[in-house]
Amino acid sequence: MAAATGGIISSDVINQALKSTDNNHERKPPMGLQLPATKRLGFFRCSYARTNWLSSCAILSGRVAADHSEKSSPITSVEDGDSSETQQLVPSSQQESSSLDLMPMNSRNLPRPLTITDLSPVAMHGFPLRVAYQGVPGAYSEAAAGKAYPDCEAIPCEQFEVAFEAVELWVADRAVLPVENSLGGSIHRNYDLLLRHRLHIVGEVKLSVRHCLLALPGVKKEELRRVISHPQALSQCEHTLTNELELSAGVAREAVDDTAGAAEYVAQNGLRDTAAIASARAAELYGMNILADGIQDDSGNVTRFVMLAREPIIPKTDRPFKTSIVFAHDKDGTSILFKVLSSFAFRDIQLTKIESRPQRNRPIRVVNVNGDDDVNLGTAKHFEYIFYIDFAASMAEVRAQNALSEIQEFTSFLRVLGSYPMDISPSD
Ligand SMILES: O=C(O)C(=O)C[C@]1(C(=O)O)C=C[C@@H](O)C=C1
Repeated sequence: MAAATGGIISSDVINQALKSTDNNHERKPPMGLQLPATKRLGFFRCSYARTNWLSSCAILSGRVAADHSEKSSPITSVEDGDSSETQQLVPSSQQESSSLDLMPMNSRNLPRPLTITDLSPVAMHGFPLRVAYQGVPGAYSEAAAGKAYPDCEAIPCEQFEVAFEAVELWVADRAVLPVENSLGGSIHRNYDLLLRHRLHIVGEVKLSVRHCLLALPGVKKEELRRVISHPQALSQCEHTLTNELELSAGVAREAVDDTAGAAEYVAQNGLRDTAAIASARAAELYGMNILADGIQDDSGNVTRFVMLAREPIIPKTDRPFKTSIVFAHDKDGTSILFKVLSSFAFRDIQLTKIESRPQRNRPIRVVNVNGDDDVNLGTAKHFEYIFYIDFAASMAEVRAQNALSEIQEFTSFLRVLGSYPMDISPSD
């Protein structure tokens, strides 16, 4: 995995990108391919349709073939009316007879049909897959990105939301984001963002998280007055910090954006009274000393991350798949959850996760306590929820399709967030 060279992506960068019309940060189009200025495959332009892009690839392979066979025929540049930068790669000898032919109709020179590997960003552009994660180098999310996509270019982002936007705006090809931890529970922010954005879950990866207590070289545990880290990391180590390391009286806990960022902050500011909870890699990167290793409250501390992409993957049945859905209902139906769960249970579909979040657009419903007609007994405020469910089946399976069409009947909103291969590797 390669670390990104461009620095951390902040929301300012994303906003700037949305406003910007210049293409300074633009990823170069495939070798030799010239696109009109209005259609460049840029970091910050997502309007360039895939079909246009594919035909550009065909033109590119046409150019290669034509270059080989028509050495003596100069390639003529033809404007397409859109922009003078466009090059229609038509040998001049052909233009009169058949201006639609991109190259001589000789089977030896026919362009090779595009294969699925051509469509993979890794193989096609010769660039590694760009994977956005929240945090700075040394964060566990960076390690998860490397586990999910071993040869990727990991792109650090300031917040979770920025990682979502990086994919939506083509700054990155994928995002890898934590959704739950075996000790700390769900990372609610990412559940909310999954709903707000239109990305698809295309995979999951489970990572063993081994926390270290880091301090500046030479600092002793007794000198510490503060421990800083990501809130999840603090909660995963609280028992050990208090009971085994005896860091409670007079030692404050402070939450920061990510674990490695905490280590970087202590190092950069030379804070001798502050320790960070972060990875051993963060200690190495920021020149910190490991005061205690493996300080998570349980050795089996595993965080589950999801991989997100602009396009869904095609669900299959050749290996264990998981599907993630989110749903809501607009009637005061207390039995809704029971009905949804039965749709899965009757089909022997195992649920692997259930989560509820407040319905932000309508968080409260006022109801009459004794039925619709009787207002005399007063009213009560019920909280409204959205439910997230992960189940162990692929959307390619009929039983999963039937379960969802049944669920659709008694919910007001249902969305499949993704159907993707289950991570069945031992978490490392
Ligand atoms: O701060 C990091 O290093 C992260 O990658 C974030 C995060 C999280 O959000 O849960 C990821 C894994 C660990 O559970 C602790 C923190």
